[in-house]
Amino acid sequence: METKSILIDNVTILGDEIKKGSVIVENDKIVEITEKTGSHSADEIINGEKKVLMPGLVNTHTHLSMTLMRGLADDLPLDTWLNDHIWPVEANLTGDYCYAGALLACIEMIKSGTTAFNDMYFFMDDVAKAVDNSGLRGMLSHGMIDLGDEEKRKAEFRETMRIIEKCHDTADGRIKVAFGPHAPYTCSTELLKEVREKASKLGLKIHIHVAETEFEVGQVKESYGARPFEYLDEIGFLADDVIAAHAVWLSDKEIKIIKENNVKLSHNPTSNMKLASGISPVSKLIESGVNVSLGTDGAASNNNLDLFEEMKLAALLQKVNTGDSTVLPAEKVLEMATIDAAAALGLENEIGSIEVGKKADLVLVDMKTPSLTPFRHPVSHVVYAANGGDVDTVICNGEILMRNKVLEVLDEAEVIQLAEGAAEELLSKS
Ligand SMILES: N[C@@H](CCSC[C@H]1O[C@@H](n2cnc3c(=O)[nH]cnc32)[C@H](O)[C@@H]1O)C(=O)O
Ligand SMILES: [Zn+2]
Repeated sequence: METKSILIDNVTILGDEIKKGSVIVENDKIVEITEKTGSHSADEIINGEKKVLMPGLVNTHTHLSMTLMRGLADDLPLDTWLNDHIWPVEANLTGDYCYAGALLACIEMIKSGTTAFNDMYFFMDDVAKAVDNSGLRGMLSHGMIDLGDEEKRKAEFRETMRIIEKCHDTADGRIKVAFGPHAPYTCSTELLKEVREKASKLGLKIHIHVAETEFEVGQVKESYGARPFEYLDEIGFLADDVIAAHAVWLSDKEIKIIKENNVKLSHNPTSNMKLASGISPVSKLIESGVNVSLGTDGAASNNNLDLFEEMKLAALLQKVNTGDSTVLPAEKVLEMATIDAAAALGLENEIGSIEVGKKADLVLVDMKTPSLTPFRHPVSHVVYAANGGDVDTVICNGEILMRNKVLEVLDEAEVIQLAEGAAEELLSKS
């Protein structure tokens, strides 16, 4: 195979220590990190002057195609939002709509520096097509809901198995498939137990919403006589392959259960604030040794997919919640959005940091802009001063997806037009 190389020259590299140097990429991997600059030839040379090179951000909870429902129903609590607004529209979704929404989400993520994500939704083979075309890396799951109905349960497993067979480990390994039981209040115990069994057998991850609202805690207590994580523990569902989104309402006993089972949590501060779901005890969880990463949730409850915003809000929310401005410092928040998120997806040896041998999932942030001047403390700037719009260049799996703020993979105007059309048609049916 012919080798393709990229030299990112004379750049400020974010890692355990921050250093100035150059990074050399061959095919899909980082092959060299050197303090020398300008000394290497390559097929592509990216001038990194006045730029910061950071690992691509990793979003551990998304519903990509929900971009079509952005701005559709704001300022509502979760149950009304889902039951009266989102689910009626979702009843009219098709694979083509999901493809259009996912493609829009992909260009939004590229433009804001996200290179990998964990998605749960409908028509996931169409979502996979969008992800493949975009060049991004994703873990995809068909969201399963049975509400105790056996026929629905069987249909959800058939669809999940179809997606696994069709999409797992495709797109040069960029696409993986996971199980996606929606939540303890929408899935029966039978469904959850069968997911556990199949996931263990196939070695696939599980992506689920847990303990998002106080209402959910009440519902689960009433049905099963235990809090959500207690119940999931009792039925043998929890293990280190579970990525639980939200985890807002937790007792001390549940924090212990999460830690003991090495469950990975995806904290979604914007969605939790917007739906007034509550505040996850993130700093306490991290102190207890729990892996907490960041997610945006869908664009209908955020309303964007910008992980830079999510990093800042995660930090600020913990500070105001604990009355302690020293909790969740910038360095930790950046880890949550990179290496901790990579570990949640089981990809800590492949992505999440800039190291020789890892995949080249890299983002350059332009620091030559008023809001990032003076160029002083790169980690602080990335977390507290930057937003997704400051991202200049994005590389995923060694492919340049965006250069100098211009997409190289997809036609931005075309994707926007496709998504506008799909959103309009979908809404006209609902
Ligand atoms: N097969 C399922 C689809 C579930 S996809 C995942 C679901 O999660 C929903 N969703 C999005 N954000 C949230 C959230 O914050 N909490 C709970 N559900 C959400 C989303 O609208 C979608 O219906 C069915 O037949 O309904
Ligand atoms: Zn969600």
